[in-house]
Amino acid sequence: MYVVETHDLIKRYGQDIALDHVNVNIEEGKIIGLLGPNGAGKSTFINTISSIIPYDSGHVQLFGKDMRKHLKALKKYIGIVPQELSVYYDISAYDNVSFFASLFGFRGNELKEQVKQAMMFTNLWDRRKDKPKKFSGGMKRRLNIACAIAHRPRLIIMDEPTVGVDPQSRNHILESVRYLNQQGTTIIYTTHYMEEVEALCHHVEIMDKGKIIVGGTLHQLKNMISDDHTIQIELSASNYTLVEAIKKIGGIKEVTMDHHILTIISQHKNIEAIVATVQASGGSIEGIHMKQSSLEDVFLTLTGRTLRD
Ligand SMILES: Nc1ncnc2c1ncn2[C@@H]1O[C@H](COP(=O)(O)OP(=O)(O)OP(=O)(O)O)[C@@H](O)[C@H]1O
Repeated sequence: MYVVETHDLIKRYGQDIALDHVNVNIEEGKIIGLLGPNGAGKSTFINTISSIIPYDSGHVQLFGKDMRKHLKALKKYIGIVPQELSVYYDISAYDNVSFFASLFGFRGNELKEQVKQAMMFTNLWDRRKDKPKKFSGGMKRRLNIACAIAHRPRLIIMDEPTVGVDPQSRNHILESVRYLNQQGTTIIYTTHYMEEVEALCHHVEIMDKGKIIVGGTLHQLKNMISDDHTIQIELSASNYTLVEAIKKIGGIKEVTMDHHILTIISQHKNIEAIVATVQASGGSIEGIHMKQSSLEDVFLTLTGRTLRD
């Protein structure tokens, strides 16, 4: 079953198109990574499918039902961990989680039990009486997650949950995502950290400029460019004329220069020709690195830009 299906979803902000005919099918039980650079439309997509913002045209089906027609019934199936922290700073962490779970109709012992489980799960039970204003960034993020999962949704949507958190909280969040998924929960996880997607996700959709540019399993996406070689050359200084010179070598697909690092995606292992071109331009090589294709390379091949542009 698909937990989310969109058909030609369009969202505009004034003249600007933030979602441009987005067609996505998300299977139940998977962790789906939504990857893209800043401004790609990731937040707009997840805010749209969770009815936080309206869309202009197209269709959204959740759990096989039209979202607009069945919104009230569908809301309890979904937990949203927004990018902006959405907790109340002047009430205890416990009362925060309890408040959000009560919105879904839980009361009495059932409510208490679910709040406890969500707080144990996010490692906040010992700090339940404290107010979030005393919490670190990572603890606030974990509280945000506890508030989103206490009603035990079947689909959890997380919008860049590891931005600005310490490594310990980050690992805890990634482990929590895996655990929730093992319990059968579908997770949509947006990020612009491809390492997180590679570590977590069964399926990836890559967005750019409001469009889904490619989707598939990690394996499928990497296979798209698996015949290509990625060569990174560290130079003593940036040299942008070199980018154009290397593009003229046969079989070269992409060349970018980021600080002193030249990244080349090539159909052949033509390292000799590349080195000769660098040397002819007077460039001084400090290191050469050949690497396996990554999601970053998939993005680069398809768009000519890096994910961090
Ligand atoms: N409320 C708004 N009003 C006008 N334009 C908006 C609004 N929200 C987003 N946009 C624009 O829509 C586009 C998509 O933005 P969105 O926040 O969905 O991207 P994103 O992929 O989530 O980016 P980030 O990784 O920075 O969070 C961007 O061009 C952005 O400037």
